[in-house]
Amino acid sequence: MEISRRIFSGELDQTVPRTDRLLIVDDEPRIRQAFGSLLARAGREILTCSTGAEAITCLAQRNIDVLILDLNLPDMHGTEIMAWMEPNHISATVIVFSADEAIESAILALRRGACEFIRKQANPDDLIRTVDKALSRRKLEREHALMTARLEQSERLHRFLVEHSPDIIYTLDPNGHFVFINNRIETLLGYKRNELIGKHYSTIVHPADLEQAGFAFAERRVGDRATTNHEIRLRCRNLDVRNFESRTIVAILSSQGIYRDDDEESRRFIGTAGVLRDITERKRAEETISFQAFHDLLTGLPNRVLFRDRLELAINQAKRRGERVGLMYIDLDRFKLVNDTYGHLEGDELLKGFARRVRDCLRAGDTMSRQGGDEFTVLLPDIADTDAITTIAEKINAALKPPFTVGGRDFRTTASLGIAVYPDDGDTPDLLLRNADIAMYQIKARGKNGYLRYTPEMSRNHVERVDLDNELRVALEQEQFTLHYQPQVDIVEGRVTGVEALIRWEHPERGLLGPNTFIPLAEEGGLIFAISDWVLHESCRQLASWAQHGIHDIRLAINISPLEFKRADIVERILKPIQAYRLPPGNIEIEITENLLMDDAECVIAKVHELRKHGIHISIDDFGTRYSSLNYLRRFPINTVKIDQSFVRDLDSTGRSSPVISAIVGIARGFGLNVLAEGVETEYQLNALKAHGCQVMQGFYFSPPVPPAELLRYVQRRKATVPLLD
Ligand SMILES: Nc1nc2c(ncn2[C@@H]2O[C@H](COP(=O)(O)O[C@H]3[C@@H](O)[C@H](n4cnc5c(=O)[nH]c(N)nc54)O[C@@H]3COP(=O)(O)O)[C@@H](O)[C@H]2O)c(=O)[nH]1
Repeated sequence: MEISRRIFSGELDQTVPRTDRLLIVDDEPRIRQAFGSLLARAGREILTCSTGAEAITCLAQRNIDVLILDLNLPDMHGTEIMAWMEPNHISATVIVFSADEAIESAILALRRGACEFIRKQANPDDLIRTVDKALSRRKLEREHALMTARLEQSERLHRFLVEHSPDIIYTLDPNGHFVFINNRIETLLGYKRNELIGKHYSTIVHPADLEQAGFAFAERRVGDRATTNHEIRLRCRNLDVRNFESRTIVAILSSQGIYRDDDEESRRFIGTAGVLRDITERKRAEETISFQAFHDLLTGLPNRVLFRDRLELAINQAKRRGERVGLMYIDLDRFKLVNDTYGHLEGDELLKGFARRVRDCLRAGDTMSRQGGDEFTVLLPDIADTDAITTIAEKINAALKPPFTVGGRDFRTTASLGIAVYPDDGDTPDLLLRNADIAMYQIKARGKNGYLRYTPEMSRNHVERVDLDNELRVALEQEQFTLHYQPQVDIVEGRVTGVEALIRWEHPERGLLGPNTFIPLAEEGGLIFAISDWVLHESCRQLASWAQHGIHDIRLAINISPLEFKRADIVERILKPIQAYRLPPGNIEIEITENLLMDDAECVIAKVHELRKHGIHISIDDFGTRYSSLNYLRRFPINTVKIDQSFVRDLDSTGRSSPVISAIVGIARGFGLNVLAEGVETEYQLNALKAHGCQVMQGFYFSPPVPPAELLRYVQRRKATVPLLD
């Protein structure tokens, strides 16, 4: 610290004008006064003493330049003062001014260190000249000492700067061997500097950069003509093959030639001086920034910018070589559900796992990218034929079969893949991406989980779907939805025991639209949640209004999409309108599909129990069409199973006896559940169902779904009629 303080303080640069100080030591007051006046000048201070003791005190305390000394003092001999001066480091120039004529005295004085011996009898000018000479010699000595000190300081400063430089600073001889190298080599590359002195510069250069280093290290030009900033890689000392890359330092090198003298003609090249700056961190930061600009940070996959670039390249190459390029647009089915149910961290985990599995299905030259959200694209350059691309699509679907672990639980998911091929389905990146996307939407619309190759017909459908999606949003805002109600009739009692609320869309141009034309799209676009809230609210309002007309004993069945049933807030959302209209919860029946129970039973089971705890009924729609498993009937507190229309229709062809219906009724009885047959259109079906032991029915035979006022009339008419028995 002290060294660096002194180096940087610039103490020696401060040259303060100095006063020359003279001391006249003589016991005669006359001499002191006369010569004091004679020697006085501007910039001089004249001090006087009469005794040796006084002189010693003054010399010790004041910085005297010239001492004019009488030898015969009252208390001591002048030579004693001189003898005292040397060990006490008093450097004043001594001029002996004595009346003593003896040559011995002069010799003794000069031996003791006096620079002149002047007799008092001599011309006073002699003393004046001698003093002037002594002072100018001292001045010269002082200046020389200052110059030397400054040079030393400058040398120390430069050494300090070189040794403490964050860069490697070196010089090479004309053959490229290190002559000087600063300490930084040790901390940066691990070499002791002595082991490199005399070694060729190639010792520290990455083998792959030797050629480039040759230009940089062997630079002979100077000043502006010397090239600077070569980027090269340097090798660390403890290099082994395995961690070669990680032990490589990237440096910027600037160097120039050194010449013995400046004369252009006789210049003799004596070596090179250069600086190596470690830019490893900067390079790493640059690499990170460039990686981030072209990659998706979550999955590490190329992003849409890089993907587009590669797609463009692949198309251009395929154009030249007459090849085909495959493109897949992949969307993770049910991803929104994971995000809504488990949270975003779990959603991220699923995306990462999904990306890993798909990537593992691809070859080295293929590119998978994340376009955003749960959408991915795959580029398959140079595919032999379209079969090759469908093989990969099947491979991807198969790879997704084992469950993913999401939030510590197993989660099964599938993907929808849209395929487009260059040049058949488009010859530009935009067109191919758009068409693969359209194909992906088509597979989604068909129930997800699978792949489809693009066809021009899909584009027409797609435009219609986009229009419909926009119109749906408007429909919700402008309340274009309405509910129709279909009665559920107890054929023994002959009365309406329930109604099913079925949504309709009063489309301003296309007329009354059934749910199958818009519910799947609403599910896909997320609008289903708002639509369901409207259905729940409106149907409960209607039930409350019928109660005011004296109809208290019918149960309202409401369809809930499987998608939204898995949302965390579904129970609250169902309860809200029931409580708002003060309806008995037992008068509400929520219809869920059999599929839902199978799909994610653990997640749904708690909600079904909660609804049941509040007294709400649960029925299973389309019972028997999917995986009728007795096991889930045991775990779910279900009230009613609805026999699917397809089994009822089959009664016409199979005759009055249907083994499926018998089985369903048997199962329901075994579990103490109600049975309702839907899609009853004929009396024949009614009687056949009755023969199977089915008592409650719904279908066009009784009434199609109708507006509320008509339903009210139907219920009142049924009340007045006899039981429906053959
Ligand atoms: N999430 C919601 N889904 C809803 C809602 N409203 C309806 N839906 C779902 O749409 C499906 C089709 O409904 P819809 O076109 O209204 O068809 C219903 C009846 O009209 C039809 N039906 C009734 N009886 C007969 C018959 O004798 N023959 C025949 N060919 N069709 C008949 O069946 C549909 C009712 O079926 P189900 O729901 O299984 O009882 C509908 O299945 C709902 O899933 C809604 O608000 N939200």
